[in-house]
Amino acid sequence: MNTHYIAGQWQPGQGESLQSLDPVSQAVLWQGQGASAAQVDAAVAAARGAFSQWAARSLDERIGVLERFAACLKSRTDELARAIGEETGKPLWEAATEVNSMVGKVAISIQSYRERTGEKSGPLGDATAVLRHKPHGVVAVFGPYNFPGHLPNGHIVPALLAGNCVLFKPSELTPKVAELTVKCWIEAGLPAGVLNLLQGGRETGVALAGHCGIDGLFFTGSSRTGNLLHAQFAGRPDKILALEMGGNNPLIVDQVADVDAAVYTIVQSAFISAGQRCTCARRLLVPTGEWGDTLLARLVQVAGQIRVGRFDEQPAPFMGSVISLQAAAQLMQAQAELLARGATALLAMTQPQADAALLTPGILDVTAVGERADEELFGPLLQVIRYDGFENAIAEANATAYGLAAGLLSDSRARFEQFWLHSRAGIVNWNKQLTGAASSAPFGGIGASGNHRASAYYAADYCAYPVAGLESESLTLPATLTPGVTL
Ligand SMILES: NC(=O)c1ccc[n+]([C@@H]2O[C@H](COP(=O)([O-])OP(=O)(O)OC[C@H]3O[C@@H](n4cnc5c(N)ncnc54)[C@H](O)[C@@H]3O)[C@@H](O)[C@H]2O)c1
Ligand SMILES: O=CCC[C@H](NC(=O)CCC(=O)O)C(=O)O
Repeated sequence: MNTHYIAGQWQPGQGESLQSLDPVSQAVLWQGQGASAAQVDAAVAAARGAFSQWAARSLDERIGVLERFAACLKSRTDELARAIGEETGKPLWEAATEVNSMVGKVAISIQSYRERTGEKSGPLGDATAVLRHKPHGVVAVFGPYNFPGHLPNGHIVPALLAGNCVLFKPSELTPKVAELTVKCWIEAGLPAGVLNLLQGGRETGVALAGHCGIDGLFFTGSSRTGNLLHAQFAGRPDKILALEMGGNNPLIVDQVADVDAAVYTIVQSAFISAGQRCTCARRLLVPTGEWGDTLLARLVQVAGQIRVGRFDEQPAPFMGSVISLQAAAQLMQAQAELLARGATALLAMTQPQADAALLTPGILDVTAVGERADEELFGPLLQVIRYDGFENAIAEANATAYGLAAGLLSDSRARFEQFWLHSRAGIVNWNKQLTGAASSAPFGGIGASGNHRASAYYAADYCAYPVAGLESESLTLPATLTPGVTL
């Protein structure tokens, strides 16, 4: 199978065998072999060879390719959405929104490139001060499985726009979506070598991240892998590393007037994408007392009725499956461990069929669990912590090494201002779901969630470096010479 795109040619892999499976039916959707170290070398060489010509093209020419790519994605929305649904398990309606985000990324990246890394000039003394930006060169992009189209696209589009060449290594769990995306780039007329696709898992990732021929790596994935990459890049200030990682995101609920609005917002925060978004609420902080009890009773009732099903089922489910049987088993195990350590199941997460990765939403009260682990459980399992007093809720929200998203549901502006002042996260929302961040804003976290290189609207910043210059058409002597110098 020709599964890698290197130097403008499709070719079979020479590394380990790979398969992607429908997480519900277990049908094989894609199979092939990962890229070997020699294929990684070849792809890096192709990208290096293509770089100077691609970077020398005018911005308008590069924009032309990007716009044709967006048009291709749009024309193939149904095919792409189906592939996303099949490989990830997410419902078709949601997969279609992912394709829309991919299309929208092009216009947003162009706007952001112009605003944040375009050209500026103005008089400075008898010269002109000029600010321009240059691409880094050859960059690797590593994608996660949960948004196999949109999130790698969020690195690839601005990287190519800035004039970089790209080595794209998608998640080994979603190779088919990556292949379809690259076919759109080819249809858009991207020159050979500018974008290379290297399928593969950890081995391919390790070979690419450690390759001396790359100038940078843009990563979206788990904090575990991101930390490994950060250690690998230590002592290499010459290489740019952008890390978009996970979160253990808190959502505080204050005593609000509209309980159903709160419940709906919690459901959208915790259970969309079967809890497989980096921005999902993992910890729900609820006041002790009768009002909190009422909110939780309603939440359990609503979450218990959420439709869960195969990506193409009709009527459409709200939640599809998690990515794999292995992920489902790990989540079930995590729930069992929390229960064994003193958690109470308000709504037990279940796996109705052992041979399908469909899980129903789970809500555990973990208030009684001592020394709660600060970890991201990437699935539909929400942990409730009861609090006394708003200051304690804020302290509990901040009791994490992560810092991606944090939210407050409250009718009080004063409380939101207090929360905003003390919260430690890259996204801080008030009365809005934690998920569904806009591409027109910067997107990134602090602490274990990222390395201060926000993506989305700020991706332009890590795709190019600034070059400041003083320029003058003629070389002239200054009116006054420095003391001690005679001519
Ligand atoms: N902050 C964000 O923007 C954001 C967005 C989406 C997902 N995420 C996070 O991503 C995670 C889910 O994605 P995932 O499970 O695919 O992540 P992952 O870390 O397992 O994999 C991400 C990529 O890294 C590669 N990889 C894995 N181990 C590697 C190694 N040792 N060396 C080099 N490459 C390696 C994988 O093959 C994949 O391409 C969650 O933690 C989620 O929170 C973060
Ligand atoms: O899974 C992680 C985040 C998904 C999504 N965030 C974005 O799409 C950010 C915007 C962008 O990258 O363009 C979310 O918040 O739901």
